[in-house]
Amino acid sequence: MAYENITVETHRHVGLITLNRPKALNALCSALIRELGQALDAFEADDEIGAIVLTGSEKAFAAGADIKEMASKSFIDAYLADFITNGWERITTCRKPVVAAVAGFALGGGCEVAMMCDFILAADNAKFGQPEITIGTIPGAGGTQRLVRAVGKAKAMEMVLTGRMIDAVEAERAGLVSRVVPLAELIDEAVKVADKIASLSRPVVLLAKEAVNAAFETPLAQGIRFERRLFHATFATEDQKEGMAAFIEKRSPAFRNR
Ligand SMILES: CC(C)(O)CC(=O)SCCNC(=O)CCNC(=O)[C@H](O)C(C)(C)COP(=O)(O)OP(=O)(O)OC[C@H]1O[C@@H](n2cnc3c(N)ncnc32)[C@H](O)[C@@H]1OP(=O)(O)O
Repeated sequence: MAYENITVETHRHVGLITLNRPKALNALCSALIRELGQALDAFEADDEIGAIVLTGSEKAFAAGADIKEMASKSFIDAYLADFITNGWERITTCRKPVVAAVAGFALGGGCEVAMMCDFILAADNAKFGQPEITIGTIPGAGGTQRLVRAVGKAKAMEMVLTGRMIDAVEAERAGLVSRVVPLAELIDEAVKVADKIASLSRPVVLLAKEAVNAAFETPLAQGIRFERRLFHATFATEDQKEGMAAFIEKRSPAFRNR
């Protein structure tokens, strides 16, 4: 498929989606969000792909929703179109793991999109922020909710109320990103991590992702019960038998995604 605002490549079993609106610092216009959804649909449907990396440019992962596109919207426009929910949350319904590889600015919707991914690898020049308050609005793609869960109320509240950006080091210390890597190594490292995930048992990876995500939405006792049932379910897979046999026989496992 031909895209105008993103580029799409595959690296072995990894799907790489690069946001590509350089003149607007990858501002997330509706066409870009639509294309992102189409690319995710295609990778989800492709049995060869086991994990997905979402990235931007060295200067900007994404500088937020497209302000020029949304500036004149009325309440009725936004409400009737369910602006933001519509299309944006496709990342959160992706069953395959999605790694955000963030360099440069990840602001507003850019930070929110990164947080919709399963984890964030940051380049050492990354900057995260929710600056919506400085343009007279508030985060509308999950920022007030996911940022609190990632960095805690105090830092999230300060960021949302002032628009202050945090750099990669502060983001790692706060738990927003899993790791910081040199800018020049970001894509290789993200693809390497995604390829590692793709090399493992597909059904067990999906179960693990479901179990971790449940921690966001369920009380502890219910989450533990859910985890235990999914853990039990892994024993119904051929890959659990293969993984444990390979360990005992001191060889590499050959997972068949069954
Ligand atoms: C999703 C929601 C609901 O949560 C809402 C949002 O996301 S609201 C948007 C939140 N984001 C912002 O407020 C960030 C806006 N951008 C900036 O503050 C700056 O561009 C910067 C600090 C990221 C970078 O500054 P600088 O290096 O000086 O570059 P600029 O000259 O400002 O930008 C270059 C070019 O990109 C256009 N641009 C940047 N961000 C956006 C945007 N979010 N929407 C539309 N266009 C954007 C900027 O206008 C420039 O283009 P030209 O005007 O020169 O054509």
